[in-house]
Amino acid sequence: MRTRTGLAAGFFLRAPQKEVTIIHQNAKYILTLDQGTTSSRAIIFDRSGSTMAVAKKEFKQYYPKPGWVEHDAEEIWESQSSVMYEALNRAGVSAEEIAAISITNQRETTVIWNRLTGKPIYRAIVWQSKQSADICTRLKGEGFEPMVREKTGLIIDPYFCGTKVRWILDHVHQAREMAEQGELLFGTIDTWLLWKLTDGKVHATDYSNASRTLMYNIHELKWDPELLSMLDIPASMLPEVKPSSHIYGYVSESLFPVPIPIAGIAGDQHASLFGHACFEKGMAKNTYGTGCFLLMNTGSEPVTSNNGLLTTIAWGIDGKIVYALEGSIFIAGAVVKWLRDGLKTIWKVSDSDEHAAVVPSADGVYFVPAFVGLGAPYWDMDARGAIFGLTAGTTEDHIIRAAVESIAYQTKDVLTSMEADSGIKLVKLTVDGGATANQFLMQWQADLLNVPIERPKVLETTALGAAYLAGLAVGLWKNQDEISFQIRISRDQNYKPDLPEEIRQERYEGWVQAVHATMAFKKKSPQGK
Ligand SMILES: Nc1ncnc2c1ncn2[C@@H]1O[C@H](COP(=O)(O)OP(=O)(O)O)[C@@H](O)[C@H]1O
Ligand SMILES: O=P(O)(O)OC[C@H](O)CO
Repeated sequence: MRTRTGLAAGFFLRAPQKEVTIIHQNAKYILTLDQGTTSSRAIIFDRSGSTMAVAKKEFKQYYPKPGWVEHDAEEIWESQSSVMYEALNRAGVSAEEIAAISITNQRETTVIWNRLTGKPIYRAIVWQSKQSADICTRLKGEGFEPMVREKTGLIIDPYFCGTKVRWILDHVHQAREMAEQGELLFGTIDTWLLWKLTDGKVHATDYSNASRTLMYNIHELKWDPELLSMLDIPASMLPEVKPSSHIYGYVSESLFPVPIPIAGIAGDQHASLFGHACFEKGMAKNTYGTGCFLLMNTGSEPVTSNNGLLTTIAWGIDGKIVYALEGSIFIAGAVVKWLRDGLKTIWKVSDSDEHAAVVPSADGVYFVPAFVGLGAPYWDMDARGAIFGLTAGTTEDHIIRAAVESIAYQTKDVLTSMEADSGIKLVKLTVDGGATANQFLMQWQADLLNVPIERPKVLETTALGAAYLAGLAVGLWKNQDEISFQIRISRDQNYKPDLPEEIRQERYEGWVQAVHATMAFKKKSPQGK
């Protein structure tokens, strides 16, 4: 068979911008560049929020050492620019008709390039990558964690940019000297794409992406000298930080015959929260892609987690900052890819749906996909994956089911922490991302959480959220109320919980045991890591 106080509450960044103009007379579409972990996508939206065209291109993943994940930043730009033109062609839309471009991106992935040549000095270090684990261990050992947590809402983990930047400066020949002479620039993927789109004229990012770097003070809204000193990173490398809905600059004339404004930027999970119209405190969404990212809007107040979650800036818009609590799960849809490419037990990721559904349960099998350690709420960078509960009666279907179930169990871990931290009990969960195509997973998620799952018609919610951010900056949409209305009428599929409480509890207890056994394993293992 194959198949996460200074100025926080209501803090105004600048006077809200009242007058906005659409740059070109005929401009009525938004072109979103959605740069993800495994593919670059370009999507064109009209004023109704409908998708006119989508173009997508996968690109190479580099795994130079166990636990390391890298991308070629030039290849990211090439794939992203090619799908940009392809989407325009497919939609039969000219550059003059594009009111604005928006960028949404895989977050934390770190690029460093030469300011003069524009060439990266090392491959992009991907969010999942673990090469800065030793730097993290040392910084934790030196007692920096409470300060980092207070200022950034994050924890010390290789996931975030800061230690990745430090690693590059420590390991690439002459990088530190060049950085100290102001020759190098740092950026997350949005910053890199913005630089490329403007032909090196703009070096900027938005509040949401800055909040994932481990260098940005999310209360005072500034690159923090204490954090930069801890990491030994020169401030000259850092981009300007702007609102998420804002005209950052215009595309270079070498790319388009007209100066299209780049008017919206947000990290993909923040854009998705916006695209679900989670504008009110307490509203949450979960995205099921390579990893799973559950974010809850906490309004103008940052909420500090006592349960392993992150505090992050959801977006900065109209002079106000909105904060969110986030649970980041490293491996979700990626475990299904592993069933396909690693275990070779399925031909297509979609086959996992059918295989999981043919057995009445996983028959006591638990699959903890800690391939790159465990993220929220455990934050164990040294854990590695495990399968428990095998018997002679275990079949491939049980293992496939256990793998798919693990995505829902990890989400329950995060939601339990989120409800404890926020004091808010979720009444429904809105979802998006590639793996929401799996009907078994969605039903199992509703059963396990005991809340309905709501999936929108436009599954490109991340791209749509970024489109709305850009459209607001150029006046294509008047305000967030108009957007909320548009989104409300586009709900698609609901999954209702249908599982007795004792079964729900019993299954979840098994999962918690499996996770703790997984974390214990490495400490007893002779190899250690
Ligand atoms: N039918 C499915 N069942 C389970 N997982 C799926 C299915 N379709 C896609 N996926 C998973 O979803 C992920 C792709 O979703 P996507 O939102 O494109 O991710 P990303 O933005 O992280 O690249 C892959 O990891 C893939 O294995
Ligand atoms: O590219 P995605 O959709 O897997 O998202 C990656 C996240 O932004 C990492 O934090």
